[in-house]
Amino acid sequence: MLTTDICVIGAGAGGLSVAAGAAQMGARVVLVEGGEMGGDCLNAGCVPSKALIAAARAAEAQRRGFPGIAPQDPRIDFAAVRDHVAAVIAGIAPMDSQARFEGLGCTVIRAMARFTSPREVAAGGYRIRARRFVLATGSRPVVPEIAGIEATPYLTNETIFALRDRPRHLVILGGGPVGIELAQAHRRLGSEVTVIEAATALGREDPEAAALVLDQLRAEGVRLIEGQAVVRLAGGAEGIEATLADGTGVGGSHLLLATGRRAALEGLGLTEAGIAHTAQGVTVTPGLRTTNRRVYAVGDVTGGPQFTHLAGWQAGIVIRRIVLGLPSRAGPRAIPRVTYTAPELAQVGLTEAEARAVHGERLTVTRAGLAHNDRARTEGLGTGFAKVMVVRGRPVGATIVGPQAGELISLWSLAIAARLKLSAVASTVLPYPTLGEVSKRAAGAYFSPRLFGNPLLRRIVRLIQDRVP
Ligand SMILES: Cc1cc2nc3c(=O)[nH]c(=O)nc-3n(C[C@H](O)[C@H](O)[C@H](O)COP(=O)(O)OP(=O)(O)OC[C@H]3O[C@@H](n4cnc5c(N)ncnc54)[C@H](O)[C@@H]3O)c2cc1C
Ligand SMILES: NC(=O)c1ccc[n+]([C@@H]2O[C@H](COP(=O)([O-])OP(=O)(O)OC[C@H]3O[C@@H](n4cnc5c(N)ncnc54)[C@H](O)[C@@H]3O)[C@@H](O)[C@H]2O)c1
Repeated sequence: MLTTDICVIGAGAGGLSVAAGAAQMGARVVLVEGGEMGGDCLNAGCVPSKALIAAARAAEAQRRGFPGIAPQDPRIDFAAVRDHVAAVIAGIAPMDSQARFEGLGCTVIRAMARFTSPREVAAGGYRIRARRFVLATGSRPVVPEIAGIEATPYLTNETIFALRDRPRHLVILGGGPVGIELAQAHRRLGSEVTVIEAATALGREDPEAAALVLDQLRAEGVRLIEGQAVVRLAGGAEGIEATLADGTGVGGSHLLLATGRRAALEGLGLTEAGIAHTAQGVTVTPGLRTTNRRVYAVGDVTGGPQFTHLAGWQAGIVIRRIVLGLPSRAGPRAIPRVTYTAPELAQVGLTEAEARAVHGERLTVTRAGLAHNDRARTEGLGTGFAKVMVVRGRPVGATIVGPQAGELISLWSLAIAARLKLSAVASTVLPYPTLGEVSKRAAGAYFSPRLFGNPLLRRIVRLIQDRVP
């Protein structure tokens, strides 16, 4: 029997942040992890996907060349790319390791946890009683119910990064961020790629920005089928065959399921613990408390948007509440999201359509294109734009599509979270020449109609000028 202040279940992005913060502030922490330390983001999500995308970008740069630099077909050693992915994970792993967390003072148990009562958890032969529990068990890939799927070999994000042989033809079900990022990466690394999306690819994103990304994927040779459900799957060692609703067959060598992710709730004994939940996730209050007042939840298991930075931010809320005893609520904040394609697509706050639905006539959309950005020109980059949704002089959302959009969105995350006025961005001095100037230009475009061609201002300027000796 272990008794402790806090028992954290799941050592991924959310759980590790809670455990590290709580232990370093002096709380006694038991951390229970049933799989790999670091969870999905480190082992099967953000880190391997971005490492693969970096290799794909290097291959594409060779393929394209540069004015004066001859393009060439990249010679791709897929197994070595896979080694790079593994090396990046190994490089980050010590930060998330059992040894580091034991060094911080946590008791780490490597086993699956299960509530046996509202105040007790069993894991690996231990019984753990804690003042507070934090559920951070993340999410698992959804396996859609399609006829024949049980007899068809398939990959998910949990297995695809282990492939050492390049898939000859990767068929991807699902055109969300997982499907689209991995489609472009594999295409650039030399695979044939077909994406089958039942609805609209990147359907949560601003359609104009998503179109730029999807056009680029098509231009690079990704076959994109939208608005078509797969009704039957078949396959064996030689490959797979998907049959679409209209009867068309799509064949490939490998199948990747990227059809969404669902909260990992199985085997947790939630009912025994009095923790209400739906298939989407654990039910939580704005302060992230479950229906069992001893138990909090953070990250993907709460059924909200699935991002590492959101899990980390929620961890901060829970630490304030259960370690420091301070009130804190996970109220509406500007949570950014980025799809790491080329071009990147970044969003924070409301999209244009969302802002119009909420604010109607009060909304002004201001924008600037990368075509007029000098740094984009010197780099040979050009497509993309920033658009900012403005209500009463303050930004309520920003969409950026283009190179490094994921870096550029930070300014708008700050502006929206701190409720800055748009004039604060327009009057900030930014270094020249940088891609970031696109944000300032978009902010400036909001004011230029008020300054340039304004008849009242023109009359005032005339009066001033006529008085100047
Ligand atoms: C391919 C891919 C790419 C992604 N890229 C990005 C990105 O670029 N940026 C971004 O912000 N997000 C990205 N995400 C999402 C991100 O990975 C998740 O939002 C994040 O990992 C959620 O953290 P978490 O702590 O909730 O869960 P996880 O990190 O999944 O951690 C949960 C942990 O709990 C453990 N666990 C589960 N059940 C039990 C149990 N009963 N007992 C003990 N332990 C248990 C699991 O083994 C796991 O280690 C990506 C996801 C995928 C799949
Ligand atoms: N860059 C990032 O931040 C990043 C990258 C990858 C994943 N993630 C996170 O991981 C989560 C999961 O990503 P995802 O792309 O797997 O899920 P998703 O829910 O975002 O997208 C899944 C897509 O699959 C489609 N779909 C569902 N069933 C289908 C079927 N049977 N056939 C064809 N299409 C089908 C849906 O219409 C949807 O467009 C996301 O919510 C995201 O937050 C984030």
